[in-house]
Amino acid sequence: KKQQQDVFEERYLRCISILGKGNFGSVELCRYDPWGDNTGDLVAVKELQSNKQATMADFQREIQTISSLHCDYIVKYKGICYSAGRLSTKLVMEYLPYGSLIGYMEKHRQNVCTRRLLLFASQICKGMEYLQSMRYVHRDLAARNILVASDTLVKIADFGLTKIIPVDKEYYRVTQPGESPIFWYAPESVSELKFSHKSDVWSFGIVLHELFSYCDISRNPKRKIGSYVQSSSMAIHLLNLLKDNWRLPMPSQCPPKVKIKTDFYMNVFVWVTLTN
Ligand SMILES: CC(C)(Nc1nc(-c2c[nH]c3ncc(Cl)cc23)ncc1F)C(=O)NCC(F)(F)F
Repeated sequence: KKQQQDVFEERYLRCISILGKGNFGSVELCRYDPWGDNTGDLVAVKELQSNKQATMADFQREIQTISSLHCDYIVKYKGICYSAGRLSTKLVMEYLPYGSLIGYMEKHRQNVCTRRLLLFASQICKGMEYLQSMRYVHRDLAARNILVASDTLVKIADFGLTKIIPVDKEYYRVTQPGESPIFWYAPESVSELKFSHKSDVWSFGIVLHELFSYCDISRNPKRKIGSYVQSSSMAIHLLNLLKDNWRLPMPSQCPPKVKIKTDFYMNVFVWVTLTN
């Protein structure tokens, strides 16, 4: 049953702007203003884009997932809005004013020091540790899906692809390849569409690379690995690179004391280090 405060009435939801397009929906910045005097809260409202391949069932699962997560490093669920007219449900979340990590880095790159990068990395780590404790696999951990709440707080968002690992299994195998780029995928996810807590750790390693490249688009994994290979054979190309032990080069601005290893065991080491 939905607790009362979970339900937002559409007539009080005032759209202000479009924030962006996620895995299969669009997200708007709205003000929930029941008093009609602009004193209401700003909220981020996600709506299923009906034309996309994802179904209402996927969206319901995303709502189920995010409403079950209570962690300082995960974007907060606020409730749902049944939009009578369009027979669709909208997901209402807290609005983080600083936007996505990519945009934040582009704007504030000059005054983000190593300490702050490590603070952000440790917060993402703690959010992922919490997610793992709930047996969730995010499956799309990337800087584009990290939001900035303040100059000293980031949160994991976009649970559109998140799955629960069944109790008797170590991993989740998806049936058809998703839309998210494979450059954040672990080898077993690229070759067998297998996702697990370990594949999330691999993606975390890629996020560390993005963080210490200040999310610099020119050093973006996609640009690094596959800018010259057409997308159809991209997976094979990437797999061969990884099999030959190729890894993303250490970002040039990365200080030597924060040597990032993108091979799996170092990821776990970094994961463990940052979380203790
Ligand atoms: C699709 C959407 C809107 N994209 C963006 N959100 C926000 C954005 C800015 N502030 C926000 N506060 C809450 C939420 Cl859910 C999103 C935003 N800003 C820029 C975006 F491209 C999004 O959800 N991206 C995944 C996320 F980044 F959130 F992980």
